Amino acid sequence: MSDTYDLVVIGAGSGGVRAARMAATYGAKVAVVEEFRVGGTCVIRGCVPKKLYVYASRFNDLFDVASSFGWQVDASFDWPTLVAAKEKEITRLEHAYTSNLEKPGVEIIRDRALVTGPNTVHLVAGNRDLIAKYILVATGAAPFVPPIPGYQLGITSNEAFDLPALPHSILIEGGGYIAVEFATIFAGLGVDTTIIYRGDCILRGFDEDMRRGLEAGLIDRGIKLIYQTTIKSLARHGDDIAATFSDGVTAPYGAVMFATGRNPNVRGLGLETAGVKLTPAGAIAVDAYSQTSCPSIYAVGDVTGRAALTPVAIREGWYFAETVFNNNKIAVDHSQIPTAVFAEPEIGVIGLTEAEAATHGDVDIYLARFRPMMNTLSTRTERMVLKLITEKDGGKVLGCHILGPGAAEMIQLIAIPMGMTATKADFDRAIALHPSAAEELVTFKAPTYVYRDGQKVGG
Ligand SMILES: Cc1cc2nc3c(=O)[nH]c(=O)nc-3n(C[C@H](O)[C@H](O)[C@H](O)COP(=O)(O)OP(=O)(O)OC[C@H]3O[C@@H](n4cnc5c(N)ncnc54)[C@H](O)[C@@H]3O)c2cc1C
Ligand SMILES: NC(=O)c1ccc[n+]([C@@H]2O[C@H](COP(=O)([O-])OP(=O)(O)OC[C@H]3O[C@@H](n4cnc5c(N)ncnc54)[C@H](O)[C@@H]3O)[C@@H](O)[C@H]2O)c1
Repeated sequence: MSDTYDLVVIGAGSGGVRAARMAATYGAKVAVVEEFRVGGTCVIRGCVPKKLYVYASRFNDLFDVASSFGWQVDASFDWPTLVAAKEKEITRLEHAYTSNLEKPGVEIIRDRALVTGPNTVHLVAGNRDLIAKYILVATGAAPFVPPIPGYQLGITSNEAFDLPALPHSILIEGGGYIAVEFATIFAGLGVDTTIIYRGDCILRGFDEDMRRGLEAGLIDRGIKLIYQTTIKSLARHGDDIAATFSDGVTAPYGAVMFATGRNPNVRGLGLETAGVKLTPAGAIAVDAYSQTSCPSIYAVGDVTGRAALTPVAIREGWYFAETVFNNNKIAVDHSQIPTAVFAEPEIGVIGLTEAEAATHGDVDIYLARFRPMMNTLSTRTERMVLKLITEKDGGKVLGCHILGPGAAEMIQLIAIPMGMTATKADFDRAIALHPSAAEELVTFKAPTYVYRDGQKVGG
């Protein structure tokens, strides 16, 4: 086969696969180069195995309330069974992604790729060059680990899925998505779990009611939270790892996990040979059409540092193919992205937080807190939280924040009316579905409190 292509994609993850497939569908000759496994982070060691493990961990909560419904459950958990079942499922998905690429004629090259010029890509193991009219960099991101003494003793989300055995205890550093999701997973599976975070509350940037609500939920599930502290060093301590904190305390843990963010995969990629510029944060700088400072090179997904979410990478890959190979110049709208934190309790959000909305003029806040019906027969006191933020007097819906069972599924559907600039009156027109948690969103009568001229009134 000739080594000249219309498009060479580097990285067969969420963004790269969609772009390659769409470009090939539009008649382009396409190769995708992947150094690890087809499917990328989301399929192999991100969203998919994470959600499967979240499901596994949630049985604990179900067992907790089971007796209130008359069930007696004598349960035990086997980690190797879960790991093997996960591996089977992601291998199935990997094959599905591979055949979805092959069907429209995309050539899959298993190798590490380097950019060597505006139209050339070098294959490291194969030691040959590909010539491409266009190059798409879709190399994703990799875990950042603070370079502290003994950091090699820690793991990241990459290793967490395939630990040979569950540790008796785990210390997780970070306060973002990965830290709280994995804390939920490990705690739910019976591991003594501690989060250590340098800030004063998990999930910086999320709405305060979501942050505090999840914080309470984590504590309720026995997760310990150490705030305003970092890990200074790690050392071996028998079979355990001793972590020394910034306050001087040292404690042993069965495992230590860094969930301290992810860096775009740009290092050693040869981008400078083609004059591709980076942002100050080290991501590839792109315009609204994902074009870099080198006109023949585009970039999508996590490597561009826009929103590190699979559906966003997929949309960027798709619109790149539309723009370059289907004569349909189209830019992704990043302004209203629904997102979920698959912790326990779960969070789903879209649009402005209350703090952001309060600086945007006069807004009304509708807030409901109640015990999820599933818990009402038990002694569990945990509250579900639903918050709707609208322009004043029944105007446009600006934000929706949900904490509790089904939050992610609800927010996906709320994204539809919000994308159509729905108002509170539009929500009110919907007939409630009873009994459900979501019915709260269409039955709010008066605002719980409002902001006028930036000041909170009532509540
Ligand atoms: C633990 C975890 C959980 C997550 N959960 C969610 C979630 O629930 N929902 C959600 O929306 N997002 C989630 N994400 C984020 C999501 O996985 C990413 O946003 C998404 O995978 C980004 O896609 P991408 O195409 O940019 O990169 P990736 O999917 O990372 O793909 C990049 C690919 O490029 C390959 N590659 C890199 N360099 C080279 C090279 N030089 N040569 C050849 N190949 C190369 C890599 O091996 C990789 O396969 C999660 C991430 C993690 C880590
Ligand atoms: N459910 C989902 O959709 C989902 C799940 C997982 C990941 N993701 C995506 O992946 C991205 C990366 O996730 P993440 O949790 O790794 O990153 P994050 O940016 O959400 O959180 C990183 C955390 O590490 C802390 N931190 C950073 N540097 C540190 C240091 N030197 N010392 C101590 N703490 C430090 C930060 O304060 C922050 O709390 C997310 O932003 C998200 O876009 C999404």
